[in-house]
Amino acid sequence: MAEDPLALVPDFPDEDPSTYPPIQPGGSLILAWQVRNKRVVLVGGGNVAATRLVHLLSASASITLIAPPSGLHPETAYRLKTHASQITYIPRNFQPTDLTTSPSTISLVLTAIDDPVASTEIYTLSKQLGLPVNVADVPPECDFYFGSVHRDGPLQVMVSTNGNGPKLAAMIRRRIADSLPRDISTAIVRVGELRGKLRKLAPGKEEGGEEDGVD
Ligand SMILES: C[C@@]1(CC(=O)O)c2cc3[nH]c(cc4nc(cc5[nH]c(cc(n2)[C@H]1CCC(=O)O)[C@@](C)(CC(=O)O)[C@@H]5CCC(=O)O)C(CC(=O)O)=C4CCC(=O)O)c(CCC(=O)O)c3CC(=O)O
Ligand SMILES: NC(=O)C1=CN([C@@H]2O[C@H](COP(=O)(O)OP(=O)(O)OC[C@H]3O[C@@H](n4cnc5c(N)ncnc54)[C@H](O)[C@@H]3O)[C@@H](O)[C@H]2O)C=CC1
Repeated sequence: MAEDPLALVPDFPDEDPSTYPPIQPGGSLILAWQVRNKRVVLVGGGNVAATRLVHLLSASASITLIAPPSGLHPETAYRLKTHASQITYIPRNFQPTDLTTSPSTISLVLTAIDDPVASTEIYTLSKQLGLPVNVADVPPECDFYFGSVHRDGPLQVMVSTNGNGPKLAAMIRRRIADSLPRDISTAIVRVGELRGKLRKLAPGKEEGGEEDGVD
């Protein structure tokens, strides 16, 4: 029989586990997902799609937006025109070939449509193709949730209530934003510039200390 791998894990008698962060299961893995120049398929052109576009354009994604012209929200229509180089517009309802033709080029699928049957079809197809998907309105058909985001230059703060209260998330986000110093983004930009300079001056030596230098 194979040896129990836990038997190989060393003991650390001098360590105090009560100093480690407690685990609260049931949360989300909150990440800063890099979608720059990656293809994101957004189905729907209404109000919710307009909010998704703000996030995707802010993250410099390459977007394919699929929605009939008749259903476009004014903000979505505006973004299509102002960001034509970043958004490929397909002016019709979703078709399975939108995903099946070249799934390996797609990073994410988002739906924001008022048709639950079509939503489920897109969800099922995305899962068959191994693509991460968010179906607005249907938490069980989401590999990831959106959160309420405060953006100020390089700073992004996201609040999630893990499906419990999206409006509450927006309220908490506003409170956090109000509590931040007004010039915080300038400070962050300067720290970024300093780190860049330090990297050039002492390549490979920055770990564990440059913020002390900034202090
Ligand atoms: C699970 C999740 C999945 C996801 O969308 O990724 C989800 C699900 C659902 N939302 C619903 C409704 C509304 N959502 C909003 C607003 C936001 N919703 C957002 C996220 C999320 N919404 C994810 C969980 C995030 C979390 O828990 O923290 C925000 C934070 C981010 C964003 O979407 O960009 C954004 C605020 C951004 C901001 O303002 O800062 C409003 C208010 C409005 O539009 O003004 C309403 C209408 C009023 C109301 O119902 O409260 C319904 C019921 C639909 C119905 O049946 O009517 C469901 C489905 C359900 O709960 O079952
Ligand atoms: N954050 C969230 O999760 C929230 C979700 N919602 C839900 O999200 C959904 C969308 O909301 P809104 O944008 O306000 O709706 P909307 O009615 O303004 O827009 C729906 C859009 O989907 C398009 N559409 C419908 N069927 C389509 C298909 N088969 N292929 C391509 N496009 C199609 C329409 O043409 C339109 O552009 C609704 O179900 C709503 O209840 C609403 C608020 C917040």
